[in-house]
Amino acid sequence: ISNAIQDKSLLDKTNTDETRRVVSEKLDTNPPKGTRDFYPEDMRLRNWLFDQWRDTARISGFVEYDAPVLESEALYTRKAGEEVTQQLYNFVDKGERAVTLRPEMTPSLARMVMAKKGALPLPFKWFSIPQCWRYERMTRGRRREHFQWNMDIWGVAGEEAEAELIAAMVSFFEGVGLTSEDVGIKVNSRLVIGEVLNELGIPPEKFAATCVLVDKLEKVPVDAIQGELEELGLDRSVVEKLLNVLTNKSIESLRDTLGADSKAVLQLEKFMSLCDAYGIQDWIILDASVVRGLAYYTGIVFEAFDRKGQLRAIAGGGRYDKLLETFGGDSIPAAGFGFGDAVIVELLKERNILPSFEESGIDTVVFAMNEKLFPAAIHAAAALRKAGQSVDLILEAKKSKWVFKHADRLGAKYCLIVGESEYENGEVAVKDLKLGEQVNVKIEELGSWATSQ
Ligand SMILES: CC(=O)Nc1cnc2ccccc2c1
Repeated sequence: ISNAIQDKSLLDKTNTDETRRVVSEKLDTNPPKGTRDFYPEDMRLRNWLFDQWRDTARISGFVEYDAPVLESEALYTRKAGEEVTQQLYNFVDKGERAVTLRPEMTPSLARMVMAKKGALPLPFKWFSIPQCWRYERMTRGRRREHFQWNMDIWGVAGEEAEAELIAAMVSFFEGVGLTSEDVGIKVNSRLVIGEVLNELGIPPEKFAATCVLVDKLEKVPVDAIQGELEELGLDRSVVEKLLNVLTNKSIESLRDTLGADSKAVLQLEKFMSLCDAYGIQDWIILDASVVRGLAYYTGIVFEAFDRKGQLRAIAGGGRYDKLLETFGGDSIPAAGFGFGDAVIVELLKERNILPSFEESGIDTVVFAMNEKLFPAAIHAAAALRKAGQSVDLILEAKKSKWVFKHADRLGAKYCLIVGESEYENGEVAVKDLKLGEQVNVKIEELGSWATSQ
């Protein structure tokens, strides 16, 4: 438009009410910045991943729920400086409501539980695969959306919940061909930080923001967030003491640091013994430096990582017993994890165990050698479809050369040809595209032929 207006000549030419018609500039066919299109092959990969997640959830006794991608901004106004709440994909809607695309699922789950005010039988194990959003300004080409498998157990106060969640995550990894040599799960408890801060006389209300800062410290040098530390009233000596405790990489060294009767140590010992019972101890690594970046975690926290250390965290989670209180409700013990759709695919590709999704899944391509035979092709396709086959019926007159190339592109197993002479004998020709053999099948026997494949 701007060019047209600058280029007066164009304006003169169209100086009629057409001026209001948008000068049709070339449409930008890219999806919105930071988002992805899923073409059929991409969609087959995504559906495969979601099926793995759903199968794992089902066998672990979790049931599926969902919530709107759009939520009130009020659900995420935590003041702990988390990245996920500072990058809200938020806006004011036409009803003047401050809303946002959800950056995570847990607050929606908490809202749904609160809405039922105790009418929900506890405990429950729920899962969902929501698309979550963020708005990064200087987006370094990073995505603004991802799908994140969420698994949560509400109503169980003991570490049995965290062990069950991690066992479910392990069975997903095993299901896609990953072993404890490929992936580890670092486990810690925020009670460690809690005990250190308490000993140093730091008030409990600074706990959440301190955890978020410590999580950032894992990624950036202290100086980068010196300001935020001072704002929180954490002087250098406190930070040094804290970081020193977080260097513990075993339950033994943590016990030496905090004492054998430390609640954090007892909690982690109980958790580790539960993991032994599941037989997943080879996957577990105790690492006191793991705090995770969400403000609402209160106890055990964990994150899955690739042992080669080439990728960002695969998944993360923990206990969040106080979340409902932050919404003004009565607290219910809860624990869960989030598992994004990006890093796991990178890892499976790198390990060369991501299945191929080139084939369309079409079983048979059906085509008529000429227009007169098309109704017969319709009947043949209908018989195969009734028997449950995935059938691509060629809808226009095509040369057989084109049809075989098309069938090959689809990765179809068979090509069914309705030809003049065979049809006179009440038969059709079926070509096995993998083996190359061709047989004639009686039209009325197509159903049983299909079910015998
Ligand atoms: C690797 C990746 O896609 N991460 C990602 C992408 N989009 C998000 C959107 C919201 C919250 C976290 C997100 C994380």
